Amino acid sequence: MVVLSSAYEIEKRVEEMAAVITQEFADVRIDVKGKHVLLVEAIVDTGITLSTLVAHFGTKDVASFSVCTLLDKTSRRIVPLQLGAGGKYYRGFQCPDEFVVGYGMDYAEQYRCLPYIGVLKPHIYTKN
Ligand SMILES: O=P(O)(O)OC[C@H]1O[C@H](OP(=O)(O)OP(=O)(O)O)[C@H](O)[C@@H]1O
Repeated sequence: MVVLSSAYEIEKRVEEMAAVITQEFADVRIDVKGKHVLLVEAIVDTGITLSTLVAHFGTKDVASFSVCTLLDKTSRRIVPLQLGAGGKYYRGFQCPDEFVVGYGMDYAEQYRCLPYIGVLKPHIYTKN
């Protein structure tokens, strides 16, 4: 979870995610043209990651782009969901505005393997 408190920070985060996703998918050789793509996510928070992925797959001529997320933290949304034609959104649970870890979600690469979803105590992520 990142804290973005200004339009500038949001813009930088969008640019950063676009670069990360372009890099992460650079070696993927699967041809998705004409395919129905389903992205499986742990959590949708600000929506920046998802919107960047929608833009990425939008350039690949996919038949549709859908998302299945375990958690959805709608109260933190900055970028609205726009999946495009045929895209479906499957959500497991609405998530309160807490720093959640476990089930694949981490804080500084810790807690990712917890077999449950926990709420991190604020003193863990505010300490410096
Ligand atoms: O809606 P957003 O604010 O963009 O956040 C959602 C992203 O955050 C989490 O990944 P994270 O960046 O924590 O990294 P990870 O993939 O290493 O868990 C999650 O898996 C999503 O990809």
